[in-house]
Amino acid sequence: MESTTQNLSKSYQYIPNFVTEAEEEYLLRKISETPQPKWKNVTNRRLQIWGGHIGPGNTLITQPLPPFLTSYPKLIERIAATSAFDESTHKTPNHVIINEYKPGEGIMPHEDGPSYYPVVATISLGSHAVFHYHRYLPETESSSAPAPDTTPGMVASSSRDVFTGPSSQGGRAIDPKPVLSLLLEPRSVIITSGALYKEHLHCIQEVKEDWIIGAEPAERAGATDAGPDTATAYRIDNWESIEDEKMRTVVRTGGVLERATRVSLTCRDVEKTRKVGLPGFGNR
Ligand SMILES: O=C(O)CCC(=O)C(=O)O
Ligand SMILES: [Fe+2]
Repeated sequence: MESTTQNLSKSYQYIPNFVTEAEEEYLLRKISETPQPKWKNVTNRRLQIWGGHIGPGNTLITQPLPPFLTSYPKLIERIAATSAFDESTHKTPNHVIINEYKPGEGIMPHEDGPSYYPVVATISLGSHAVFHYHRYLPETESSSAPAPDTTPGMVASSSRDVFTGPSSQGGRAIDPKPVLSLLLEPRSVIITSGALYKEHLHCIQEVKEDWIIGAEPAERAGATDAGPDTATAYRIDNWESIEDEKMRTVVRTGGVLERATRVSLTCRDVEKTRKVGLPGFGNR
């Protein structure tokens, strides 16, 4: 079934200022102080995984989340209080991936995969990003569309590939035009679920600046999709929810947002869990 931008708007909740400036500063410090071996370098970003590792059978071998996620600030509790995880197995996120992106870094289109209850809460710190959501092309359209590997960065990847780099194997063709583009302000959370989680891919483009087309109708008349050089400009679908004054002006009237280093906290509930040392027990 065709998803429209309008019905996809039910599949996300964008909350600006979910984290205070003092909390943001503290979190960025704690994350940067994390010992080197905890960091993993992957294609175009580095990451830390908290809550345990997902092993065979999509089962999480659980480890406690660190105090900077549970005690100060009480981020996990705050996310659970949004009700987004009310129907999930543990009613709260139990797994957090922290990604760090320098300007020009991003993440290729992917799905988050079957290990998780289909809700994800992503907190942004330090810089904005633009999240684009893409649909798969139906077989009939994809046969006449360019092959995925002729469209840079537009190859479907499985959840496993997210952590090991792009793969062209088993790729389905993706519509290069996003169905939804959301601006994520620093300190905001974006919670996605439903069709957006289950039927679409998401990505962050590998650019140093995001070109934005003004969302207000007067600004859109005569707007073109192409920015200078190879950059492409996008209209931001959550433009009415942007709080920062400068970003608010840009999303309303058009302009450029320069990326800085962004740290994201991707919080999810891994449905199957197991404690170390108790094989076959504690499947909750
Ligand atoms: O860093 C982000 O905001 C997105 C990360 C992501 O999509 C993932 O870890 O699956
Ligand atoms: Fe993801």
